[in-house]
Amino acid sequence: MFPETSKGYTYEDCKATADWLMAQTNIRPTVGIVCGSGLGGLADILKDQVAFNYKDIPNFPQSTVHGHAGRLVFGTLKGRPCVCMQGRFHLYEGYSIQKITLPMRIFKLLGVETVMLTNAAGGLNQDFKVGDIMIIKDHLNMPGFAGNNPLAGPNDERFGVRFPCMSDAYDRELQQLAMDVGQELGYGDFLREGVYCVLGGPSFETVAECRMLHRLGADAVGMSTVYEVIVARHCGMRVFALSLITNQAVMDYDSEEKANHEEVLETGKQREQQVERLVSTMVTRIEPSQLDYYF
Ligand SMILES: O=P(O)(O)O[C@H]1O[C@H](CO)[C@@H](O)[C@H]1O
Ligand code: HPA
Repeated sequence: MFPETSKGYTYEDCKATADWLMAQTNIRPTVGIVCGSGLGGLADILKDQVAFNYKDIPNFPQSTVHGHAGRLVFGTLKGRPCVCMQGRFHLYEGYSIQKITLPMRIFKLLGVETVMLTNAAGGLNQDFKVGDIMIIKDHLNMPGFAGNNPLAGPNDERFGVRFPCMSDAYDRELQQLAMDVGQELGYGDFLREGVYCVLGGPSFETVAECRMLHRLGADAVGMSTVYEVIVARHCGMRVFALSLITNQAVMDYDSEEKANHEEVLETGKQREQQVERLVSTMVTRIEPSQLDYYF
């Protein structure tokens, strides 16, 4: 009933999954949230939850990474209907690039207008500290330079155009909203903005790689988000994304630091509440384009 094609998923496959979900809940989300490593607690801010394990959702991959629970949570935030991925998919888990981005198309078919993505990332900018929240203003898609793009393959115009623009990928109004909300919440000391660079992972970067990425204009490095952004923008959703700087990328051969996933999860735990408040306050200030939603 839900076949996987060699090129990924067809419009009909995505619609079948969205229809399946809509038959299980009458929450019609206008905001979609993605939790980064160690930030799964974000889903707990939703009220009136209806949650699905990924393994029960037709076509959905499974989360295999520690710190990514593997649940799709529907709920409301101060009355606003939302859907939240408690756990995302990464290329290094062995899934195709179409498969890891499938949830974005399902979000679209559920009626989502705004996607808010979070991730854990290593800080390359020497002014950044562990625990900083970086509002993403742009990205460097390193695997994309080698043709690894989620839109490669036949284009279905029902989702979007063959050659989508990416110079406006990160919504500027939402970046400003994040800055304003962050200031109001008293986060000014650890709120930054910058460029996120995606690599394939799962190995962390060498010293030479970190130095190179920094010189190329990256402020933070990670292994996710960019593919989701490309697919979300292709189908016309607004995008906001942030990185929690969970560790300093190692830029110096004399350093004793070693990047590791435990530190990533630990920093996530320490900053989770602030990330939650930032995202949830932003959500309550985003106006849906149609007001006739129900839940
Ligand atoms: O990007 P998220 O999913 O937050 O996870 C980040 O943390 C993991 C490494 O510790 C990698 O998966 C990296 O991409
Ligand atoms: N590098 C790549 N991905 C990451 C890092 C890092 O230092 N920290 C969290 N995710």
